[in-house]
Amino acid sequence: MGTALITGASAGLGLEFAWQLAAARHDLVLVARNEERLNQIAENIRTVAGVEVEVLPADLAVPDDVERVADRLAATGAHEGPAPVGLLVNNAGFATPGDFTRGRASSELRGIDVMIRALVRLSHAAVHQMVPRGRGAILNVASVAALTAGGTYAAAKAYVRSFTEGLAVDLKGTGVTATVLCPGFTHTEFHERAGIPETAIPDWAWLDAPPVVKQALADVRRGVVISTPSVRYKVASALLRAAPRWAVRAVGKVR
Ligand SMILES: NC(=O)C1=CN([C@@H]2O[C@H](COP(=O)(O)OP(=O)(O)OC[C@H]3O[C@@H](n4cnc5c(N)ncnc54)[C@H](OP(=O)(O)O)[C@@H]3O)[C@@H](O)[C@H]2O)C=CC1
Ligand SMILES: CC(=O)[C@H](N)C(=O)O
Repeated sequence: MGTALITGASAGLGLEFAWQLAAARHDLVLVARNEERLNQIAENIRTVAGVEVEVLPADLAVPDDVERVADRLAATGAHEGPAPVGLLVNNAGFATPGDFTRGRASSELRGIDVMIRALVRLSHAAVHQMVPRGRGAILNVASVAALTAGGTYAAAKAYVRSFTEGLAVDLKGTGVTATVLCPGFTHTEFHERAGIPETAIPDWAWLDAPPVVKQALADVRRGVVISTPSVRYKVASALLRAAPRWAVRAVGKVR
């Protein structure tokens, strides 16, 4: 199978993508800031799955780091260079402050740097390598929050959802696909990292990473543009899309 590059691969959904793609015989390029964790994960996956795993430490809020990852995505395998990436999973992300009137500008802008700027730059690098080869896939991770009115995090996810739909249109007929993943609340390190108690979210609202990732990859294989794992979040998304915006604003943030 081809090579998959996963951002945010040191924890949560990204780590789950790494394991499931390795089990499907993909070689991997793992991107995140925590190099020690990435090296340990890479060693475990090489041992268990027997695939090639490259570690590419990068802070996607740092433009020079983003360019190093973009350079890896641009590789075509020519002249015995690195193997071309056949699947890009733009997954890295985190909660920005819950209240714009209180958050620091730097924290809000860092979220945009990672979840929008880096995602667009890496998507561009991948597309310009995949389209000439006539095959490949891009999976951008947004959220069900994209349909809500919940601050810069929800706005960033709304951008990712809309951007990826437009990318899917641009890619029609090229052999390359674009899918946006819109999960609901999922048990990862996300909330702990953000200082949000998981108890703040009702039990029924939680998903687990393995089935979310399994559904996402199945949808990528089928060329589905918007992937919303679980019936409950398909229903929630339909309700959010149908509801008048004043009602969505009244609901406010999803947590
Ligand atoms: N969990 C949930 O409820 C939901 C999550 N999502 C989205 O899923 C994606 C994955 O999040 P999830 O797995 O839950 O969260 P986790 O906190 O478990 O993992 C986040 C990953 O992103 C990486 N990351 C964070 N900041 C940076 C950065 N500046 N540069 C590079 N990598 C970075 C982290 O690695 P490191 O610290 O090593 O850099 C880590 O590997 C995110 O885009 C999130 O918005 C969407 C809907 C619901
Ligand atoms: C649903 C999300 O995207 C996120 N985990 C959140 O808590 O808002």
